[in-house]
Amino acid sequence: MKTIVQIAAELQGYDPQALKAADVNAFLDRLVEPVTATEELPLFNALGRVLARDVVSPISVPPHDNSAMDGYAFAGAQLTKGQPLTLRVVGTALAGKAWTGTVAAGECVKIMTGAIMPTGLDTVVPQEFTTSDGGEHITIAADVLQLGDNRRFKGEDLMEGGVALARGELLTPAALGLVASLGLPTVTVVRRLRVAYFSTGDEILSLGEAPREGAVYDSNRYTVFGLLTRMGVEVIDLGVVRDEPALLEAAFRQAAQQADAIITSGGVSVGEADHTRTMMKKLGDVAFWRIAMRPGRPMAVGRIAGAEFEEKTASTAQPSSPDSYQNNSGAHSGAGAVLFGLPGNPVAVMVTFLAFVRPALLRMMGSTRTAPPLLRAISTEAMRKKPGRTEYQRGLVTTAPDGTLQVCTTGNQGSGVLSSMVQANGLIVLHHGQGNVAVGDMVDVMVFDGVI
Ligand SMILES: Nc1nc2c(c(=O)[nH]1)N[C@H]1C(S)=C(S)[C@@H](COP(=O)(O)OP(=O)(O)OC[C@H]3O[C@@H](n4cnc5c(N)ncnc54)[C@H](O)[C@@H]3O)O[C@H]1N2
Ligand code: MOO
Repeated sequence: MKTIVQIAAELQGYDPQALKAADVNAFLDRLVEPVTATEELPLFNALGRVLARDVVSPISVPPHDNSAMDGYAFAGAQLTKGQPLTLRVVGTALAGKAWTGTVAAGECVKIMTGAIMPTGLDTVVPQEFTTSDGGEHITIAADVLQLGDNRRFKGEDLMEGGVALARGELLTPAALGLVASLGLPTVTVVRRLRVAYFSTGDEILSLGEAPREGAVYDSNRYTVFGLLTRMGVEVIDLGVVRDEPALLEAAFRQAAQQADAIITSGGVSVGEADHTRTMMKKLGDVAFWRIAMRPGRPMAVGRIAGAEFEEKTASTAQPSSPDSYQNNSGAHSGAGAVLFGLPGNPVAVMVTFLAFVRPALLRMMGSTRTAPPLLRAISTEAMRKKPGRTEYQRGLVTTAPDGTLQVCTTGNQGSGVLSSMVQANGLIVLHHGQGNVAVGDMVDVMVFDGVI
């Protein structure tokens, strides 16, 4: 486990007061480590989990050469260019009931999709390409197929003894199906990551509290809850924590005992009344950054200690606000937790989560696919952009009638404006060195449809 100072020394040109967005990912890659504990789960319970071990195929899939069509199997060498071919039907091969006889030249076997290819035959003509004489013979029209057509090979999906799915792969619906196709009822996955989160600030109201002047309702806990839940992590909601040292200390300690990672929002800038920064410093090894980006400039990152504290279980944890709830299963190792101290502004929370926290949590979850893919789309509007910082604009990606991807922004880009985030399906990423964007320029978009 490396300290903040050690990681900083490894990164060329590391400047906590003017960090580039790309350097944040490089830093977090060094800070976080994959969880090592594993569990074996039945397939129906494993959706969205990360494989802890390679899945080695105990069988070949498909187990035999078989037909991809309902039709007639024959030896394809008999096909002649420009000529129809007439064959005598000598039997039928059904899926699950093979034809075991021999097939001579000039003969074929009626075959169903999935049925084992009779010995010596290599080609299947779909039924609709043939005519029947009403008796034993069928005729294949000229030039409708080639030798080898419509035959599926043994093991063309998976070969016995081969790695069907590598450790670190996410168990998607397709992956569940693949494991099931091998006849395996269970998989070994990395245990679920536990992430605790709370909002800070005296002006933050919990839902259920009466509105008061200067105060705003806590939205960050709800976006963070949603973002985490979509990732399949176990969430530990610690509510809204007022800006008082004793309350902050209790929240951080509880979080570090129970969770692998802690996400806070607010209190990481230079405001006067902020005890949050002080408490992060007191309880952990934490870096405070100003990132050259917009939104999401201030951020705190590090580790909050937990080892010296007694382990607690869920039953002793107290919800700290009227609408908070607990959801965890058993105690954490107590070795402390990675801290992501996000800025308070609601859109800055989402942007820093998507750009930095999500890839880092995926890495902790054991996933080997952590970087969000960027798509290229044509900008339908001009955007002002200063080189020297990364900007994330809320964008709506659509497919133009000619099939190209295009993107426009979704309105007010203020870092507290959630309505434009709701209308967006991605973040337009204007990179560090990039300048103004003209109508028709290509831009990168981090699409989050289906992700959040
Ligand atoms: N002198 C400077 N001032 C500020 C800087 C700076 O670099 N120098 N950075 C600005 C930026 S950028 C941001 S972002 C904010 C971040 O400040 P904090 O992380 O300390 O956050 P707060 O001041 O507590 O809150 C900022 C803003 O967000 C609202 N907020 C906070 N928590 C929630 C919540 N749970 N739900 C909804 N809204 C929330 C809060 O009311 C404030 O409006 O600092 C700038 N200032
Ligand atoms: O982090 Mo701030 O959101 O750039 O306003």
